[in-house]
Parts: sequence; structure tokens; C-alpha cells
Amino acid sequence: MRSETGTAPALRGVPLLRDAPLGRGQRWIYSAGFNVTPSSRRSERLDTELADLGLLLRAGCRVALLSHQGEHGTALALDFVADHLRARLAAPVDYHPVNTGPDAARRAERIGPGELVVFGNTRHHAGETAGDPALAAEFAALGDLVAAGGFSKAHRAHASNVGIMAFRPGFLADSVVREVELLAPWAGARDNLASVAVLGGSKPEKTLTGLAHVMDTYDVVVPGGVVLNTLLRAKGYDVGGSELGSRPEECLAVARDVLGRPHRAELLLPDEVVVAPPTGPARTVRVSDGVPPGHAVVDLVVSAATRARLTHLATRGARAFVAGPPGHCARGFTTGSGHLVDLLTAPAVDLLLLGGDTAAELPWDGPVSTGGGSALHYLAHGTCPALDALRGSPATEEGDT
Ligand SMILES: Nc1ncnc2c1ncn2[C@@H]1O[C@H](COP(=O)(O)OP(=O)(O)O)[C@@H](O)[C@H]1O
Ligand SMILES: O=C(OP(=O)(O)O)[C@H](O)COP(=O)(O)O
Repeated sequence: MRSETGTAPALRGVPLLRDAPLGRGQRWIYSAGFNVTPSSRRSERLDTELADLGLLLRAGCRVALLSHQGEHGTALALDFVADHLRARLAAPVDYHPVNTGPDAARRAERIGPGELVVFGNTRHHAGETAGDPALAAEFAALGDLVAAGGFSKAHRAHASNVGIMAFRPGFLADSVVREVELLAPWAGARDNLASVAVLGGSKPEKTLTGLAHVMDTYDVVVPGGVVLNTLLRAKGYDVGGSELGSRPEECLAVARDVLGRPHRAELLLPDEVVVAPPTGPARTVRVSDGVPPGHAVVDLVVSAATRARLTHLATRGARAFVAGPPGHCARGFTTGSGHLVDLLTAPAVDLLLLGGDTAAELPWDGPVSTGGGSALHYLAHGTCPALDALRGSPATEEGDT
């Protein structure tokens, strides 16, 4: 059964797990986005899947769970995830580190009705991020039907969430439906409600997807993190040893493009930033003086002009999001981020935080999206590769199950 419910065009034609006829003994593969570490302060990325997993387990389904964490080469074992799920689900949960080949297939066959096995981290394979069809076929051998959770990886066309849909009928988990519904008020340009985007963090999507989009659709953009460093570089400032992310030249090209063309947004750049050497004391410098040799930008100083602008908007009413920590909070540089969140924490502002580190590092107990890059992708494009793959998964051709 395909869903025509909801208003989000991205969900039209997407089979939903809530509509799937579940039966005892069915073999399900659950694709999750458990990209957290054992020390993560927040567990939303795990807990968001509990209701869907519970639905499958209560129906007597046999569930093989696949998730990514970290990067190929340094990816962690997911035994800690299995421990968390065991404590939260009233069901037997096991961990099996091997996720491909005859050993994994045999373990999947032995999963009993109402039981869950967390298989090894999909990032142990280089082919996961490459969307390798051979790897996707191996993953598909772990079950007969796929439940697609893991909104945080919905912007990635990876083997475990997109490639696998070529081999098995896929159904969208409610966890992702909730994310799509959560994001609706932050989508698109609007004339009747001011909009503020704070972009930070270190991943290139914040610039390539986020900055490129909000400069044309939002009213006010406050850059931090690598987005700020890239913009300063694009304006010709010396940024010294500042972090420029994994795709610096592509990000620079986007920054130059948005600066060089007419755009809707007012870009609130700081006058001063905090800089620090890899080890040693931090200090505040004027942006126009450049970053001293051996130093990197680690935080922004919220200028009086930015404070006044955000205070004005917070009084009149606005929607706002923060995607990526504006400062290097992981190193303890939290002041700029704290000021921005404070300014946007007002009754008339709907503030949403996007992304794992953003939610974990910023002082905020309000609404969060589990996806950073995926939320920006969804806001920019109105869909994500993982949703597109579900519209074209085998269930489409073969009729409804
Ligand atoms: N100026 C900066 N230099 C280096 N790292 C930064 C800087 N600003 C923020 N960061 C770091 O970026 C990381 C998060 O980036 P990212 O993965 O893009 O965010 P999210 O997980 O919320 O999507 C955080 O650990 C944060 O401390
Ligand atoms: O943490 C994630 O994205 P996010 O940092 O943009 O929120 C996702 O799990 C995607 O991880 P990836 O960027 O390693 O593909």
C-alpha cells in the first residue's frame, strides 16, 4: 500500500512501514542512522527508531539491523548500540559483528520471531559510502523486506539505504516521516515570517547545500564554523590554519558564487573572531587583521550589529535553525554558539537545531532534527536520495505487498 497521506510531496508514492501488512516470522532489515559514539551526550538518533523497531518486534518479525557509525577505517563496533537497544526494547537484542557473507546470512536465518540482531557497522566496508551494488546485495541477503529509518543518512546514496532498495521492497519508517513533518515549517521562502539560518560545523554540506540554499530563501544568515572560514577566505581575508573541511575548493567556489550574485539573505559576518594555535591560549582578533600565523579561527564574537538584528527579529517573531555548531565547541569554544542560541531563544522564535554534534554541543533542550546534512538537503531539495530510492524500490514495479 502506498501512502497518499500527509502533505509533504516527498512522501507521495513512498511505501510506509505504518501501512505494511506485518506478519509473524517476516524477515526485515532495518536501516538505521546510529552515527553516535558511546560517550555521546544525546541518544535521539537511537531512540527515534524505538517505536518502529517495537512495531516490528511486537508483530513477531525477525529484525536484522544495519547502521553506519564514523568513517571507513575508523568506524567503531556497534556493540554499545545493541546494549542501548536491549535496555530500551522489551525484546531480545543481540550483536553480530559480521554483516556480509555466509556467516552473516546464517546468523540472520537464526533470528527468531520478535528478536533483533544489530549487525556490524556498515562503514567497515569502503563500498558502503560508494553505494557498491555488490555490497548492497550482500546486505539484502539479511532479510526479505527493508524498513528505512536513519534520517541522518537520507542525503547519502549509500549501499545500506539506497543501493539495497534495488534488491528488496522498502518501507519508510515513521521516524523519517516525523522528521519530514518536523522540518516543514522551516522549508522555503516566506514573506510573512522572518527566517534566520545559523550555519556552522565542519562538514562541507553546510556550505555546499546549506549556504547555497538559505542565501536565496532566508532573510538572515549567520555563518560560523567552516562556513565562516570559507566565506572569509572567499572575501580575501587570511584565515591562517583555520579548518576548511574535506572539500575546501568546492566550498570556496560556492562561497564566491553567493557573495558575487544578488541574494535574498542579509549575511551577518562577525567583525571579530577568536583564534587559537593547536595548543596554547586563544585570543580575539579583528577579521580585517587576518588570522595570525599558526592560529585557526575557533569561535566567532557576536557583534553588536548581529545582536541588535537578532534581538529585533526575536521580538517580532521568526523561524530559525542552527545547523552545525558555530564555534569549535568540541575544543571548548562555546561562547559564540551560546550567545546565538540565547538570542534566538525567545517565545516568538521557532528554533530548531539540526544535526548530531549541533544537538550534542549546544545548550538547547528544544526541538532537534537528528539529521544535519540530511535536513539541509531536504530543505534545499524537498526530498532526499533515500526517499527517492523508496519510490523506485522493487515494491513499485511488483505492486503492493
Ligand atoms: N571553527 C571551527 N573549526 C573547527 N571545527 C569546528 C569549528 N566550528 C565548529 N567546529 C566543529 O564542527 C563539528 C561538527 O560539525 P558537523 O558534523 O558539520 O555538525 P553536525 O554533526 O551538527 O551536523 C563540531 O565538533 C564542532 O566543534
Ligand atoms: O552524522 C551525520 O550527519 P550530520 O553530521 O550532517 O548530522 C550522518 O550520520 C551522516 O554521516 P556522514 O557524514 O559520515 O555520512
